[in-house]
Amino acid sequence: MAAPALALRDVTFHWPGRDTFGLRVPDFQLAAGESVLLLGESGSGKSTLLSLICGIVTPDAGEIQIAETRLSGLRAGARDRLRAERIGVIFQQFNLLPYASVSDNILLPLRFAPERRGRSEQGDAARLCSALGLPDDVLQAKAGRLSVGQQQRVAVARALIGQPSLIVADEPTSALDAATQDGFMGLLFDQLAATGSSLLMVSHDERLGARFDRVVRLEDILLRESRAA
Ligand SMILES: Nc1ncnc2c1ncn2[C@@H]1O[C@H](COP(=O)(O)OP(=O)(O)OP(=O)(O)O)[C@@H](O)[C@H]1O
Repeated sequence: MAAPALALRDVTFHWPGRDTFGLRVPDFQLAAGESVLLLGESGSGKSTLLSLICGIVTPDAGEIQIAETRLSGLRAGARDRLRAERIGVIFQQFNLLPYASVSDNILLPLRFAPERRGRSEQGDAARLCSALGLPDDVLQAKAGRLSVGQQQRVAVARALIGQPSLIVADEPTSALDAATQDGFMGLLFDQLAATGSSLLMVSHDERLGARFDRVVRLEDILLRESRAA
């Protein structure tokens, strides 16, 4: 059987110096090709969990596995390379380089990921932009000059380029109205169907749930710990 795209086992984490908030995830898995919407209130720890999954912060204990690779066995540099190779991240604020072109923004993760670069072909950035409904001449435009909705699509193209096995998205629709949100989700799922990538999206918006294979409430996978002094 294929390894899950993502697995967390007995993971615990506290922000250093902050004893009042901590997470414990006994067991959570995302199957290869599966899409999961993780719902949670503001401040419940969604972004913290994504930072753990992406290897940006390390757990106090427990194991996080991306496909067959365990993060705990890796040094910081190797974790960064694994993230670049295997995970396409769509940040809440998109995190585009505003003075760089759309093309450079989309191709950026490939610089740090030779395998992912090897899977992408000349013209993929243009194909993704077109599939995501961006104008034909967008590639040379400065990312900071685009509308919020367009920047969001560029952020999705950057996450999808080179077909990483796991896409992690942090409330990417929070700045959109309902109609634009629906169009955006349709485009994202069309692209996922084409690449076979798994998707873990966190949000507080239950209306997004219909498109996903599974909707999970954060409180159902996570035991929140409070170590108030
Ligand atoms: N870098 C950090 N250093 C210390 N504490 C942090 C840090 N980032 C988040 N926290 C704390 O962790 C807790 C959970 O925050 P987190 O951002 O993970 O929640 P969230 O569910 O993503 O919230 P939102 O929906 O508002 O984005 C909060 O109490 C927050 O103050």
